[in-house]
This record gives sequence, structure tokens and C-alpha cells, in this order.
Amino acid sequence: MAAAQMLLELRGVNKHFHGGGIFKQGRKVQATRDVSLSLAAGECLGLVGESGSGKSTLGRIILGIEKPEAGEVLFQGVNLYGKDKAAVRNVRRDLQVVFQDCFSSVNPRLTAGESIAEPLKNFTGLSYRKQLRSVGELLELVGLSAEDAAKYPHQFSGGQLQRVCIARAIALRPKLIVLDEAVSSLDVLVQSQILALLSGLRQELNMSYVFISHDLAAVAHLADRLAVMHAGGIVERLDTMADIHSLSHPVSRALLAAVLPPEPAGCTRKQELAAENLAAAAQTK
Ligand SMILES: Nc1ncnc2c1ncn2[C@@H]1O[C@H](COP(=O)(O)OP(=O)(O)OP(=O)(O)O)[C@@H](O)[C@H]1O
Repeated sequence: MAAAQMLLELRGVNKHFHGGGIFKQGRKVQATRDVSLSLAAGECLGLVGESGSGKSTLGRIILGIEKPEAGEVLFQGVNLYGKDKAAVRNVRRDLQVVFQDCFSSVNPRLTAGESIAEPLKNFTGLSYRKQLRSVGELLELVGLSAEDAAKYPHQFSGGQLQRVCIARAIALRPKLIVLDEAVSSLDVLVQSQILALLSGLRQELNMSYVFISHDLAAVAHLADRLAVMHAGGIVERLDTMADIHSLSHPVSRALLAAVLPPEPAGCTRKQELAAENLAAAAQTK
């Protein structure tokens, strides 16, 4: 039987940068190294790794905004860096992003409503009236109220503004959202609220996520599968987050250790509890 078409497929993706330096010769940095991965419709792939391992570069490559030197990126079967520009334009609206820093990803001079309406204006033929109604519905979908449309970014808390950014990202009902450290700058309580929101929206709107994070605990809440990056390459994969404690690569172990609190000698119960919580998070999505 032929394999079903994946929503996203990366084959042998390579990207390097020149590090700069005073003589402009700079060291070559291999930001992604022969990366291949795939994602089915409705799935969430967690992409973890230490700082500088290439996660955000890979995220930009997936979004079609950072051309790799080698390899292919197929989204809904369309090569995002291929020659068929019309086909690329057609699928681009199904690909959205939410970044870590919500304050710098919105225009401070636009109201929340105007920001959320931008993709509707650019990609749909909706009348102004219908755009307004759609903005109100989107705000309610992310747990804000339609009246919040009139507020400016500085009038929201970080968590509320991240909800606005999520509303903008889902405005066109995309098939895939790249969440690049989307909860990292929020405090723990707000983080778990936004993770719950993302989890609910994913089911309601049947979306897929690539969830980029250095925080394995946050990833365990949302992801179905895991890829661990190191020095531009994928060094370990999990097909189910229930196996999170079987991670064995030193980088994976370090990321796992980072979410377990340090223990005084001879006392392991707190660590056991943290491990149980992590496993529970991976199972109760
Ligand atoms: N535009 C660029 N020019 C030069 N080097 C770059 C550029 N973008 C990324 N790099 C380098 O590529 C490597 C991977 O960076 P990337 O931002 O993808 O890592 P990351 O895993 O997302 O890190 P972080 O978690 O700190 O954001 C790093 O060494 C980085 O310095």
C-alpha cells in the first residue's frame, strides 16, 4: 500500500552560516545537518535541543523563509523552495508561526483587532464587517473577549498578548503552526494555561504543530513525538512521549535532567514525583 502523503516532509536538509568575525571570513556554522523528518496531519512534533543546536533555523526552513543549500521541504506535497511559485503561494497561508516574544511580533501602533485582521485582509475576500465578526470570534476562541479587539499591545499582559498572537496565527485556519519557544517567556502558571489552550485548539481546528523548545517539560505536555537536536542534526527521536524516560543521548539526558529538580543526597522522592509528573503530562494530552 502506498504511504499516505505527509503534511510536512523534510529530506536531507542542510543549512550553514558564516559566523562573521573581524576579517569577515568567519567560522562556518552548520545550523542544520542532513535533517529528515515528517509530520502527519493533526500531529505535534516536539523539537528540543540546547541553545544554538539549530531549532529556530529548522523552524524558519519549515516556514519557507530560510532557504537551505541542500535538501527538500515538502508541505502538502509542494516543495516550498521549488520553482512552482503559484503552488507555494497557495500553501503558504496554511503555514503560520507563533514566536516567543509576542511584544516584538505585533505592531505596537495596531490594536489587537487590527493585528488579527491583517491575515484576513491579505488572504481572504471577507468584507470589513465579516472581518470584524471573525476577529471577535477568534478572540473568544483564545479565551479573550471581543471587546479586547480595541486594545493596544501595551494594554495586555504577556500571556494575554500571546493569546492575541495565537488568534492571529489561527485566523486563516492553518494546517501547521510552528511554535518557536512560544511559552518560554511566560511564568509557569500562564505557560500551562497557554499549553492547554494550544492543545484544545489543535483538536478543535485539527491543526499540526512543530513545537520548538529547550524545555522538555513543556514539550511533554503538547507533543506526540520528539526529535532532539544537537549541532544541527537530529540525534534522537521518540515516536511516543510515553517513552520519555528512555531517552539515552547525552544531550537528551541533559535536557531531561534540567526539568528534574536537584536532590539532597539520599532523598529521591521529590525527583520520583517530578519524573511521575513528567510521564503523566506525556500521557494526559
Ligand atoms: N543569520 C545567521 N547568521 C549567522 N549564524 C546564524 C544565523 N542564524 C543562526 N545562526 C547560527 O546557527 C546556529 C543555530 O542557531 P539557531 O538559532 O537555529 O539555534 P537554536 O537551537 O534555535 O538556539 P536558541 O535556542 O538559542 O534560539 C547557531 O550557531 C547560530 O549562531
